[in-house]
Amino acid sequence: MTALLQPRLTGKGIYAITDGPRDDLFAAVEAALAGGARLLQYRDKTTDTERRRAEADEISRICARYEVPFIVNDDVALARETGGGVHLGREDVPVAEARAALGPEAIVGVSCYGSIERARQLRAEGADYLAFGAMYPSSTKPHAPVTAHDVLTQAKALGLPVVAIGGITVDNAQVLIDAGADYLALVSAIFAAPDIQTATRRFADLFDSRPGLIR
Ligand SMILES: Cc1ncc(COP(=O)(O)OP(=O)(O)O)c(N)n1
Ligand SMILES: Cc1nc(C(=O)O)sc1CCOP(=O)(O)O
Repeated sequence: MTALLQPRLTGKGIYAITDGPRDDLFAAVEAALAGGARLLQYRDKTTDTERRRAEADEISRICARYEVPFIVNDDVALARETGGGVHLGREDVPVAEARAALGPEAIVGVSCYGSIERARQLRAEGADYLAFGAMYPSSTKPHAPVTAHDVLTQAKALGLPVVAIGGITVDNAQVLIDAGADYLALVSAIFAAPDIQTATRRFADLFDSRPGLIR
């Protein structure tokens, strides 16, 4: 088990999410972090336990160097082994079970799809952030139903960080920030880009460089 101190969930910005095996996985993660990603999720739906454990362990160390929270998709046991937080969807264990395994300091994030009711319920169960999507049709997850942007605005009232996911590009992202997204969760727009660091930086700049806007 990796005993690394996890940074807290603070601020706004880019939530980079990996998408399965690739030869240059660690370099890709490092590039996203160098480009300014503020959260990193290891998402690998394969069943290769040994490879997943080794990858998650190394990525958790890279994240620690950048002082960026490390999150594992779905797999609470792997999150525990690698000192990470976890992201839970409707097929995964309840928040309370993840919390019991990972402790009070761990980040436990949840998928709310397009449902404010689900968000309210999961907040009551102890979730640390609320993710909504798909905001646009997603090539990474083609069957994810598209949800209205105003769910982001409604979710602000729940008082937890709001994450937008699904089909986000640099051309359609600003409207999501304006609607209330604290984090933009990105897979293909950064990890399929020819220059991951530059692609991530372009998104990060959307949060950092709006002249005259007080946040
Ligand atoms: C930040 C974030 N939001 C949503 C998801 C999707 O989670 P889920 O619905 O559990 O689907 P899979 O990722 O398991 O296919 C996510 N992973 N991260
Ligand atoms: C993993 C995931 N979950 C979604 C949801 O709507 O819950 S959309 C999605 C894929 C996001 O990838 P991209 O940025 O390439 O569209």
